[in-house]
Amino acid sequence: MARGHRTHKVTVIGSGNWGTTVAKLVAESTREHPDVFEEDVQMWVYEENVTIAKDSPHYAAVGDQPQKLTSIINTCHENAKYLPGIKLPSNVVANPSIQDAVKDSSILIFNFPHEFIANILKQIKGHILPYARGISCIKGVTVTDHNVELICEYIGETLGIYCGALSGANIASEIANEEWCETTIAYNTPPGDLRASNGAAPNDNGGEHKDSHGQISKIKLTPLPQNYPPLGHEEFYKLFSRPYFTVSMVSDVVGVSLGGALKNIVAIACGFVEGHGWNMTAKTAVMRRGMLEIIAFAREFFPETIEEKTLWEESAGWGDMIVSCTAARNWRYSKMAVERGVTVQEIERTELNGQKLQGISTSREVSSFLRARGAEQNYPLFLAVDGILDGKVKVEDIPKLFRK
Ligand SMILES: NC(=O)C1=CN([C@@H]2O[C@H](COP(=O)(O)OP(=O)(O)OC[C@H]3O[C@@H](n4cnc5c(N)ncnc54)[C@H](O)[C@@H]3O)[C@@H](O)[C@H]2O)C=CC1
Ligand SMILES: O=C(CO)COP(=O)(O)O
Repeated sequence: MARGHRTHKVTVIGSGNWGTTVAKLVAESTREHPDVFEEDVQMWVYEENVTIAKDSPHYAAVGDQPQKLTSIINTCHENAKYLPGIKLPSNVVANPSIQDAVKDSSILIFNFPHEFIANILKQIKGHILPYARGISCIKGVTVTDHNVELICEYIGETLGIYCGALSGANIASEIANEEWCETTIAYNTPPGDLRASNGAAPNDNGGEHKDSHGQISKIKLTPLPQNYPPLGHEEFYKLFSRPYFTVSMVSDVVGVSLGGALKNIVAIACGFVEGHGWNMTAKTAVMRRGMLEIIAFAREFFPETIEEKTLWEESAGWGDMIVSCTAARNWRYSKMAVERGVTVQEIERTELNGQKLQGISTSREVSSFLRARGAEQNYPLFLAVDGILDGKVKVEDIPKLFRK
């Protein structure tokens, strides 16, 4: 296959638990595919001062004074705050300047808690390559009272680029330890991006593509220049797949994005019922009801595009639901909140060392959207989670919601 003389530079925007894990795995891949990718992977870090733990192997080198997190990552090759104990490849380069981190990168991987998205996009708009392409690993949706938008599309529309979505049954710490799991990447390759390999005209447009409502997207894509390798499923597979990380490439951005975002509300509900003292049968009922509400939501608000089979067959659907309701943070810490008789928000502040529970804000945003649209009746579980977070509904009242 003909190759251009440039290679794709990759930037991971975000450096939390999952952001750092994804930086690790893509940096392993860029080393293996120097014909497609630049070896060094930039990782934008929201800078903060971190004091290294006394039992850390880096304590002797770093000392007991607080140090910049970027400096710890670049000297110790470990994200001591968000992914302690995991050695990062030396080609992960932590960068506190977001504009510098995204400069000249043709692949942008968005990986941070969704509540920071507007501010982050504002900072990088105008500083990226016009032909950059994105993958969002963020689990959440962007809503106003009148509209619900997939995060990857919000990114694409704000920056004027195409952005796909990665989501699956993925617990960062397990993947960072190279325990096997699967994920799903939804990417609708802009047609022009594959032409680089077959010699089509360099000034061909980037290709029309449809948005998640089935309409021709308003984004006028800048074509990927001819001197880059093409960028489609094959290349993203190369970038993300590892022996311990099995990637399935699909085109259904709606199913992948909604599955990842909405299961966090269900995971919180599972934590609530388990914290209340109920066991697997109650949790299974919540998971099943939750999946029905996810499907109803997709059918109601994305009727033209949802491919329900993604939710049944892909890691981004039922797979993510199961792991999230049995092993992930939203489940674990909402269970802890009920057991301790405090709010989940309080637990997030005191127990998570800066990590975020996406289910809290997703529940808030989705419930407010459903109310504004007068669409509450099909989503009793989603609304109950919001009511419990607000202290207006009791966990033990959940079964009543489903009585005929
Ligand atoms: N951790 C996991 O196992 C998985 C997480 N995800 C998703 O990945 C996304 C990112 O999650 P994590 O990396 O786990 O994040 P996290 O919860 O570990 O991290 C918090 C991050 O937010 C940053 N931050 C704090 N204040 C900020 C501000 N004002 N502006 C910008 N950044 C700020 C922190 O520096 C830190 O990097 C989320 O949408 C999550 O649902 C998806 C799969 C697995
Ligand atoms: O998305 C995840 C599992 O697939 C991680 O979920 P938590 O953010 O609840 O840890």
